[in-house]
Amino acid sequence: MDLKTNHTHRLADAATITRTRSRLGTPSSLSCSPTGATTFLHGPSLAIPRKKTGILDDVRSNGCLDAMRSSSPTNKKISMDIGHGVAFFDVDAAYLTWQLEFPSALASFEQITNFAKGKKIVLFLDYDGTLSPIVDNPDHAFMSESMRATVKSMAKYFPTAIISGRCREKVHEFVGVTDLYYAGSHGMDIIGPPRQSDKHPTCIRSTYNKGNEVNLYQPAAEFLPMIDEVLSLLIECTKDIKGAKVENNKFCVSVHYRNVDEENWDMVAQIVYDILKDYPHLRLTHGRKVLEVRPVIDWDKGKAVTYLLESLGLNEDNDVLAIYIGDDQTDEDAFKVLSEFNKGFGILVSSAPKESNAIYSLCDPSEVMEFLKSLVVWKSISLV
Ligand SMILES: O=P(O)(O)OC[C@H]1O[C@H](O[C@H]2O[C@H](CO)[C@@H](O)[C@H](O)[C@H]2O)[C@H](O)[C@@H](O)[C@@H]1O
Repeated sequence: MDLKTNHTHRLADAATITRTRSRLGTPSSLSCSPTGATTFLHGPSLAIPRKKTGILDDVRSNGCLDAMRSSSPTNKKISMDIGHGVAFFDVDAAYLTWQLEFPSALASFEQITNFAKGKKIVLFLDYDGTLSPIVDNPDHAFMSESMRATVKSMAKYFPTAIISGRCREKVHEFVGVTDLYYAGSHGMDIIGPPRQSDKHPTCIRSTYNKGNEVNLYQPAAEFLPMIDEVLSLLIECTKDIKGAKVENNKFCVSVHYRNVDEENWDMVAQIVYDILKDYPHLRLTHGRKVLEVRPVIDWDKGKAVTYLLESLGLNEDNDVLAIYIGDDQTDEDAFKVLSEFNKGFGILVSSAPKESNAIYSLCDPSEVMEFLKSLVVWKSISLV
C-alpha cells in the first residue's frame, strides 16, 4: 500500500488541532504550534474543552457513543430476600442463562480434556482482563505472581503466546516470562519461532532472549510515522479532558476514557473522529473503555494466531488444538479464526453476558488461572 500518495504527512498539524478544538468549542485562546506544543494566548485557565449543543453530531449519530457505553460491562450483583435479610449473589440470572450458550471452561474441563487427548495443544493468551484484572490505570495493570508462575509452567508443557493490544515490549515487561511468544499491537508486532520458508516479506530473523533465533514480523511497519503523528495529535487534543489518557502502543494508539466523566465521552470520541477524518488509512475499533486507532491493513489477532500456528509448523496439522483465552472485542477475530478453520476454540473471559465467537467462558482472571493450572496438572499426569 502506498501511503504517501494518498496522505500528506504532517507533524502534529496545527490546523487539525485548531479545527478539532474549535469544533468542540475549545476556547480560541488555545492554539497549537506546528510542533504540537500548546500556546496559551490568554492564560491557561480556559483550557478545558466545552461542549456546544448540536456540534457533537457525528459520534451521537454513528453509534460510537452507544458502543462506548456498552463496552466493558460488569456483572451487577442481584439481591434476594432470604427471610433473615438480603443476600447478594455474584452472578445474576441472566449470566446463568448465558452460560447455557457459553459454558464455563472449568465446569466443562473433562469434556475439553477428552477432546484434547492425543492433540498438540497451543495456548494463546490475551493480557488485560485475561491475565491481569482490569484496573483504572493502564500502567498499573500488573499480573499476580501466582498468575506469572502459572503461565511459566504452562510454557513448559505447551507452546504459549501472549497476544495483546499493548506494545510488545510493554506486555513482555508486564508478563516477565521469557519462554513465550509475544504479539503486541493487536498482533501487528510478533516475536515468533524462526520460520523455515517465509512467504511474508517483512519477516526479520533475529536473536532474542538467551540468544535463541526468532522471527520478528511487523506487517504494519510502514504505518509507524503516521501512527506517531496521530499519537501526537491525540495527546495534544485530549490533554485538557480530565481523565483522558492516550497510550502509545507502537503500531496502534489507545485513547482511554475509563476515567473521564461520562458526560465528556462524546468529546473524546469526537476528537478521535475528527483527527481520523484526515487519516483514511487508519481506523477505529472499540475496546474496554478505550478507543483503539490502528492501520486499516487486513491484520488482526486472528491473523496473528494463524501466522504463529504456521510458524510453529502446526497450521496444516489436523491434530492441533489451539485454545485462545481473551476478554475483548479484538479477541473475537481470533475466536472466529479458530472456529472457522476448525483449529480449536475460544474462551471468553466475561462476568457479564455478551455475544461472542467463543465456545466456552470464564468469569475473570482468577478463573483463567484455575483453568490454566488444571491444564498443567492434566498434562503432567498424562506424561507419567
Ligand atoms: O489485548 P489486551 O492485552 O487485552 O489489551 C487491550 C487494551 O488493554 C489495556 O486497556 C484495558 O486495560 C486497562 C488496565 O486494566 C484499563 O484501564 C483499560 O480501561 C482497558 O481498556 C491497555 O491499556 C490498552 O493499551 C490495550 O489496547
